[in-house]
Amino acid sequence: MESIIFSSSIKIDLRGFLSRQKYSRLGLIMDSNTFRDCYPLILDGLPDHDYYVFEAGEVNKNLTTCTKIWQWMTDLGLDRKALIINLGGGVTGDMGGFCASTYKRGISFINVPTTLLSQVDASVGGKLGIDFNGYKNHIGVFTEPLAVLISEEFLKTLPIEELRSGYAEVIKHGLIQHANYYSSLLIRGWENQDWKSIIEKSVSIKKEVVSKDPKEAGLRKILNFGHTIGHAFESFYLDTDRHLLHGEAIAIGMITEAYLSELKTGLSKDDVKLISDALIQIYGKFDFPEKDVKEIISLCSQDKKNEADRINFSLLSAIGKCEYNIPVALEEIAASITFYKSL
Ligand SMILES: NC(=O)c1ccc[n+]([C@@H]2O[C@H](COP(=O)([O-])OP(=O)(O)OC[C@H]3O[C@@H](n4cnc5c(N)ncnc54)[C@H](O)[C@@H]3O)[C@@H](O)[C@H]2O)c1
Ligand SMILES: O=C(O)C(=O)C[C@@H](O)[C@H](O)[C@H](O)COP(=O)(O)O
Ligand SMILES: [Zn+2]
Repeated sequence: MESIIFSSSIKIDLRGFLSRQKYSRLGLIMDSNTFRDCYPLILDGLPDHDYYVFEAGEVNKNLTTCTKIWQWMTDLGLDRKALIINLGGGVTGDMGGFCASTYKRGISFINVPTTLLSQVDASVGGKLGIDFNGYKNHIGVFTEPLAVLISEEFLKTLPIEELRSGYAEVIKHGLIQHANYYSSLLIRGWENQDWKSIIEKSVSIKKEVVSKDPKEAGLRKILNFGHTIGHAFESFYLDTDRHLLHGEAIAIGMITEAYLSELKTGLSKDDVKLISDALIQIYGKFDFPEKDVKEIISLCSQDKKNEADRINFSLLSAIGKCEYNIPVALEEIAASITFYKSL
């Protein structure tokens, strides 16, 4: 697996890491916000490098941006010994890593995640890719970065709603694997967390799961709890004025999939209520018209966990325990969305 470095001084640790690497040229990929807020934190003492900046946002995690990144790599004449640094959130890591790992059949890259979401989840485990024709992460590969350097320093400029979005993946880690972690999160309240220990704990949960099943043949599917319906909401509203951040969509996914967990894997009614109350308290209730529901449900048919015409979910049997490959019918998905609307 990739090496993960928890840094208390990103400038020093990144410089130290790079001094131990052999590469022909160094290229940075950033979005417009991380160029403004994060690049200055590492610039001083960074060896000679080129950079590419794309417009921030999930709407740009697509083939058009990849084409521009590949063109930039080509124009620079990057060879196969070049090294890429992805400086940004999950969008930069997923897309920058995908471009690096496909350019000339793959050049090395490291991730320097700058959002809570990418520090606790997206930068670890080698899932890379882009959205395609309205489907989330539809085109991609599994390739691990050379290393991930995680520093809390970046969180100072992160907007609060982005911090809250990342927190949804933290809650997911507790719900699928660690009941005690989940309860400890509830006790402190989301804004009062000790982010350093949260990041370390969540990374250790994700790393442990991924190390047992790097390419999602089975167990890794538990990391997808909340994502079958969550991704459908995220995709459906992507380019609209109702657009949801990834974690906000996953919060909706975790509520609807907690409902399905009662139906399919025996999660208690009390736990469904505990989970949905907690998530609504943090994320509020997302309002959407009934007429959208059919199309949202149909997006689940392209989920990567599906087999033939079976829509497979990862569902909880208890808080801290998750099962995978649970087929769910379209009417049951509809009922889970009705449940969400009734809250
Ligand atoms: N590969 C994986 O395992 C995995 C896991 C979870 C999520 N994801 C993907 O990650 C993406 C979501 O990641 P995200 O929430 O980090 O989104 P993001 O990369 O779009 O970052 C969120 C926003 O914060 C800005 N930003 C980033 N760091 C900042 C900083 N330090 N200061 C100020 N602004 C900053 C960005 O410019 C952007 O506007 C989704 O595409 C999701 O599908 C991938
Ligand atoms: O690492 C994983 O595995 C995950 O499922 C983590 C998710 O939080 C993440 O959003 C991932 O990108 C979803 O993957 P996908 O295969 O459903 O696109
Ligand atoms: Zn996710």
